Amino acid sequence: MHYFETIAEMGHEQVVFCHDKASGYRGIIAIHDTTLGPALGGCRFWNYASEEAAIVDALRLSRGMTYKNAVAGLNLGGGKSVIIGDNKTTNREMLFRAHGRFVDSLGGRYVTAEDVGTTVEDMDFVHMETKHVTGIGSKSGDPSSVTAHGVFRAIQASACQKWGSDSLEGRTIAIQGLGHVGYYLAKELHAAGAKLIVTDIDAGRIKRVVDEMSATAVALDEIYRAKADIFTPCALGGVINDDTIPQLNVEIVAGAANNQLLEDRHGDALEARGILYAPDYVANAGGVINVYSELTGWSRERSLRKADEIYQTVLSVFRLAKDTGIPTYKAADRVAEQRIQAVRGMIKTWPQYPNKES
Ligand SMILES: NC(=O)c1ccc[n+]([C@@H]2O[C@H](COP(=O)([O-])OP(=O)(O)OC[C@H]3O[C@@H](n4cnc5c(N)ncnc54)[C@H](O)[C@@H]3O)[C@@H](O)[C@H]2O)c1
Repeated sequence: MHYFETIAEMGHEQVVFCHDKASGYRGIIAIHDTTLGPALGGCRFWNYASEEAAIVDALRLSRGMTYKNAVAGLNLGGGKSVIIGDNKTTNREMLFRAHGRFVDSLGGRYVTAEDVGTTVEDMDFVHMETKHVTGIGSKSGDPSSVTAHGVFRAIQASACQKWGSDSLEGRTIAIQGLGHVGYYLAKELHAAGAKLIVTDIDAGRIKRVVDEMSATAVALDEIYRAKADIFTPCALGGVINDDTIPQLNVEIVAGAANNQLLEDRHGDALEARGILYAPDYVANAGGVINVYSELTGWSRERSLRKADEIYQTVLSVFRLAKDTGIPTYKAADRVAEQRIQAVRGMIKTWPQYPNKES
């Protein structure tokens, strides 16, 4: 792998290799773009098959965060870190304190958070060494209701685009996954007059939604072919694929799950079938909005107001897709790039610039 060529092509600013002998910590911190603000992104703890796999993951995930944070309208750039090793280890304090020290050495250019293989308790260890961490025990708490509200707004915007009205009264919505986000979302959709078809691997979660919201439960595989207006993935990634697309019996796909398209070409395949796709990272931006609220001290009301804006963002993605003849998943990237370009091009005038102390 040619590292400088790769990061130049992908647009990264900085990649830091970190090693702490005492704890055995081996980490990579990738800062993709800080045009909008400090690079925020979680810390993934994983037993990578090779060092190259770890680097590629850090590069890919950090770039994804630039887009996600930009489209959410936040003053945040994109970054991500990975720790190489067995994430089941019980020897965590020194590992995560080492991570915290390396994060701190970047002076706030990168802000770390929980991700696959890491926990709130791990972030508490990181916090012993740096203030540049979010998702610690005492702060913003469960982001799911804010995420769910943003997805609800994305669904309304999709309805508006498809049917000329954002009313969900009488619409049928098939929800896959009734966990943290899926449950709150089901409540909002039910309150808006939608009929729900649901599934989950957890029978208790299904029962709660059936009892509370008169939802119809279906078997795991049946959710893809359920006759509904909207399919809402709230469980796993990769659920829009060669196998599921021909089964879909809906006009819209909009949900909370990350990485819903198994590959980009599946976004094109949805388009070819006339199914409108609300890009996942635009729809589920409430999660990162909640993290930002922790950094800035926003109230819950302010976070929900920001999540409300996802409605307009989704509509602007659809508009750009239509105007330029590209699929919606590509248009979402363009909207993010346009915002970064606009901020980069902002005219800086005295007395705000340059720094008067310089
Ligand atoms: N929590 C957030 O704020 C947030 C933010 C952004 C994105 N997301 C994404 O949204 C999705 C849901 O997040 P969550 O926090 O609700 O997770 P969760 O773990 O609380 O819920 C996931 C639910 O999906 C169910 N499930 C698992 N496999 C399934 C299957 N094969 N079929 C049907 N159901 C299945 C689980 O039993 C669980 O109830 C994830 O993809 C997550 O990455 C969440």
